[in-house]
Amino acid sequence: MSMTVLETLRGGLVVSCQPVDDGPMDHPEIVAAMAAAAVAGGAAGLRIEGAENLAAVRPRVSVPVIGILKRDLDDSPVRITPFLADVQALADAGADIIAYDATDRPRPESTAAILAAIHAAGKLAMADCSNLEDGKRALKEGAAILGTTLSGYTEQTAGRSEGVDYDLIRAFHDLGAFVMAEGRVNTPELAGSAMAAGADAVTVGTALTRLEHVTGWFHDAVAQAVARTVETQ
Ligand SMILES: CC(=O)N[C@H](C=O)[C@@H](O)[C@H](O)[C@H](O)COP(=O)(O)O
Repeated sequence: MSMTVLETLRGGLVVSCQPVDDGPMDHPEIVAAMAAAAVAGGAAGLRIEGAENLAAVRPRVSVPVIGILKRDLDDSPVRITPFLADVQALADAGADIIAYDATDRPRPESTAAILAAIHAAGKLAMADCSNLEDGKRALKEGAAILGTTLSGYTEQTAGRSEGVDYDLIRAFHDLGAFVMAEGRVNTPELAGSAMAAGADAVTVGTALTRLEHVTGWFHDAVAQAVARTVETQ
């Protein structure tokens, strides 16, 4: 079963359907429509945040779904699936894989406990990592997938907040892990380069499902072109 899920994802695109929080697209039925559209476009898998969104997506698609639950905690920087109850909620809502923050930062539950809960629920674990040490630890603890998800998003890796972290993709590949390239894969070319660097699959979120951000990119390009035209006049 677990092999089947990984083999289904291998060589494929995963679409993360996470609309901007509290924005006009942030409704389970819209997330489910995004998910179905992503599958129609060729997505081999989906990444969905929140049990309610996951429950809306699950009956619409048959591809593997990576579930996460994001929280803003007062006493920890960890956001992705920090609690054992989160794991259970995602499992109940139909996740095939559960992703969790695999960084070594203060947290309410240890990564080992989160992994044990994921496995007890009969699901595969995806470690959202920020660096090589996170990945090594996660593999030892039994994670099935190493993601570059958090590179550039921790204090320690803040210097890597631009572009795709190809070095981390290569390093994870060299560990012999199933590698998910994730984070700032904003164009088809970057997705191809991530695969060439050794990823087994690529997750794209913002560039496909955060309309406000993508609109902002085009808006800024247009505004800059206008400013240049004015300058040369
Ligand atoms: C750092 C963090 O919390 N990342 C989140 C994890 O689920 C999402 O906000 C990202 O959209 C996702 O990882 C996909 O990446 P991108 O949107 O760059 O394609």
